Amino acid sequence: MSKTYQVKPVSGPVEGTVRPPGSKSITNRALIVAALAQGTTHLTGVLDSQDTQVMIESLNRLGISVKHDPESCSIEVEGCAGTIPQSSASLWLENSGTSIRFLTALCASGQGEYVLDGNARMQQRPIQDLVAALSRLGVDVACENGTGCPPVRVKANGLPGGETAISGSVSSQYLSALLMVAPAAQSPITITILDEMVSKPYLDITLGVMAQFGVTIDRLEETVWRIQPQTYQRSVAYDIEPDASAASYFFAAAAITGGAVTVDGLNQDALQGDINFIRVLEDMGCEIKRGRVNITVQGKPLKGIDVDMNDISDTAQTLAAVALFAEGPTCIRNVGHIRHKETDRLAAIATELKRMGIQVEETEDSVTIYPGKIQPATIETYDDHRMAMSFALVGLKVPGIVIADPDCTVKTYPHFFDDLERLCGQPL
Ligand SMILES: O=C(O)C1=C[C@@H](OP(=O)(O)O)[C@@H](O)[C@H](O)C1
Ligand SMILES: C=C(OP(=O)(O)O)C(=O)O
Repeated sequence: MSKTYQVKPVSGPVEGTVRPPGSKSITNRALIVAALAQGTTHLTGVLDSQDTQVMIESLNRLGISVKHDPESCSIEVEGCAGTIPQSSASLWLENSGTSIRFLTALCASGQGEYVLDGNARMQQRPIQDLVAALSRLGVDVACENGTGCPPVRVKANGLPGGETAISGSVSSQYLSALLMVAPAAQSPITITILDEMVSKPYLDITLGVMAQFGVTIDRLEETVWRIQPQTYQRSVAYDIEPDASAASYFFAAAAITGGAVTVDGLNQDALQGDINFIRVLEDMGCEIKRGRVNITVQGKPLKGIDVDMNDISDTAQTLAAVALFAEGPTCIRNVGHIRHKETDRLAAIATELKRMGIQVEETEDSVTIYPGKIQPATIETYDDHRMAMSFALVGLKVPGIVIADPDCTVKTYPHFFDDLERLCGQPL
């Protein structure tokens, strides 16, 4: 694709059906857990994108056989029953938060020395709370530059059990990482959660995937969890549901254009919390049809809302785009943690909306958007796939919206613009 992408406005409401690729969060968890399991696991419906490719490449470097067939969206993993064959490895995780956090914990269960690193932005994304939690268990692990961010060096001698504590105020991925690897420890691990956890629904994904491989945890108290040493059992066939965060763009296309879009393969009982983006659209006025194996959003006149997006913050940018077409302001609140993602997403939302002539109020953990006349603009995407995918939606209604660096969608959705064009029935 060229260096920019000019979005072509649609001539009428967007109507159609789409099936987004597999969930990033479930694919990367299933890979970790299948690697720790005993026996061969066959995963289907997997996501093929940069975030899953760096995970696969890293597991192979650790000596775990992961065979990926992108054609059939399937992966076969030869589990190593809680061991890591390689005693040294350098892992490169680009800007995949799930990969570097989950693999740091996995490496802590090995025997040897491992270094995990990523691109310039990854070297600014915090991982110290996970490092601290592993250190409390006796693991020799540190952020090499003393910044609390990657690169991380792990000198592992098996994961000791014991008591630890973890903060979840920056990212839920630290606790997810610890939970998934805890069954491979030498004795039980008790984890105390120190504070209010952000992005809580992702923990349900973690527990759901662990349960699929036969492992459950004991919740001693709301904030004290215990995991017994045990071996995950292979999942002979595990089918991964489509990505609910990716689905938000298509639901939003219906909302913005007054159309009707069906997303196949997801329903209200999806494992991913981001499915609840449809509730936000419902509160704004859209009509939702909840099917057994699909969901349809029917666009209606939209009204602005005030909404706590902490649980579903990967859809905050999608809502920022939808908000422009609502009657009255929209406040997206309690999302301070999105400043630590692919870019500072609150700053990016505010800057790019202002570039289109929109009035915006930004605080430490919220953004309020006042709909107004939208000016043509070239939207900077800051190497953030979600800036590209969400702001492109504005161009479905407004002429002159250009997306800079559209290829940044490779992180989670390499074919996003093809799927959007197909849905809109035209090359945009
Ligand atoms: O565990 C996961 O799969 C994820 C958790 C969330 O991150 P935080 O917990 O850092 O908010 C989310 O933003 C990310 O895209 C995926
Ligand atoms: C924040 C995201 O990803 P990660 O933290 O896994 O890099 C995302 O996909 O929006």
